[in-house]
Amino acid sequence: MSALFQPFTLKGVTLRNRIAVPPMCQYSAVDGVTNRWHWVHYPSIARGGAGLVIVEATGVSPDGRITPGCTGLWDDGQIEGMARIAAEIKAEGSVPGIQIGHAGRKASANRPWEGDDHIPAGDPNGWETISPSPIAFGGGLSRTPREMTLADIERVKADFVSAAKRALAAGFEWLELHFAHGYLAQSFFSVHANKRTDAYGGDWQGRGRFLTETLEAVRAVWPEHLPLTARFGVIEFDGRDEETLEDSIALVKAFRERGLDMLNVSIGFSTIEGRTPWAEGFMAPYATRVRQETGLPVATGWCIDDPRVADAAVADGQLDLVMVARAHLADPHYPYVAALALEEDRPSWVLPAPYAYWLERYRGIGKAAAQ
Ligand SMILES: Cc1cc2c(cc1C)N(C[C@H](O)[C@H](O)[C@H](O)COP(=O)(O)O)c1[nH]c(=O)[nH]c(=O)c1N2
Ligand SMILES: NC(=O)C1=CN(Cc2ccccc2)CCC1
Repeated sequence: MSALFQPFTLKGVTLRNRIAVPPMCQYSAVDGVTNRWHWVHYPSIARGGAGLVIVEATGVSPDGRITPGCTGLWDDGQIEGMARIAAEIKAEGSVPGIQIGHAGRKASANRPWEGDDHIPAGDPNGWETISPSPIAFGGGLSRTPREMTLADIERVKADFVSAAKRALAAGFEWLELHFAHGYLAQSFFSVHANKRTDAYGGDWQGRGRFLTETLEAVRAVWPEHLPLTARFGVIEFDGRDEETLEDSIALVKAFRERGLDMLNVSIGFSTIEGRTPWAEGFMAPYATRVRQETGLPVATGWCIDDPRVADAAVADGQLDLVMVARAHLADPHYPYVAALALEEDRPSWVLPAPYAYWLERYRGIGKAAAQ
């Protein structure tokens, strides 16, 4: 059996394989409430065989959404729709995960295919954005956010805790804090976005304080036997990578001391000046370094579609889980395709019996007849 199809146990949860579907915004909710789009999307992907399916970035507050179409867990009324998703993912054999976050200065934006830019100030569809400092991201996200007060910081931390409780009530078994991609938590850690001179700014400890305090508060309400993870941008590709990596790894050690179970290693995306070196599996070496220096299990993704590349990353001890995102939009049965490519034993049975039987019994029968 290939490394990619080995089960993975973290705390009290076991994944059927090392393929994880990371969160992917669907921009299809209304007032943060899920609907038929999500109720078809998520079970369909889980049916494809991934070990873990993580539901998209879900706002801990209305102003924490990226767009008006993003999901939320700021209100008990949002639990029912999410509970349906968690139950359906589980029924299909995947572990149901969810990511919760606050979009910070990247919030109040149009959907990517509707501009991917800030909703104009004064437009009733948008809202005021907040961030550690009054510094705009730039480009299409050029609105200057309001600098957060200490009261704002306390409110948002409390919102993370409330959203975590709702995620648990909805039946999710894996929680990921969104600490990446230039959103609020990443902005606190970023020297580009955080110029505060109080306890939430300055050195890596100060810039990391919102993240460590939020993690600590969520850990207190998230059951010990269920994985509590974070997706965190450890590098910005802004010309000061080694300095950033050292600060990031120091902060990840602080996360570990506060009960983080695994790190989903990602990119900061907190400065428009960043130059991401796009390439197949380009983030895997950074994840391996985090794994080696912190002892935490790690996941990462970013352009890992080829099953052989994914398998090698796990087999070589670089990653514990491989995050495969867009490939699952192209083909929700990606794990079946990977099982074929890796010549797994009876690969069809990565899929449920109604599909697997026929794919196995009559595979290639048309071509065989042609020869
Ligand atoms: C449509 C869509 C939506 C999202 C994403 C991506 C895409 C394509 N990504 C990033 C995603 O999880 C993944 O890291 C990247 O797509 C890179 O992986 P692939 O190269 O696509 O496998 C993303 N990441 C995250 O942490 N939370 C999210 O909600 C989203 N939303
Ligand atoms: N909510 C998130 O964390 C998102 C991350 N994305 C990063 C990304 C950049 C480039 C290519 C794919 C994804 C885009 C969509 C939303």
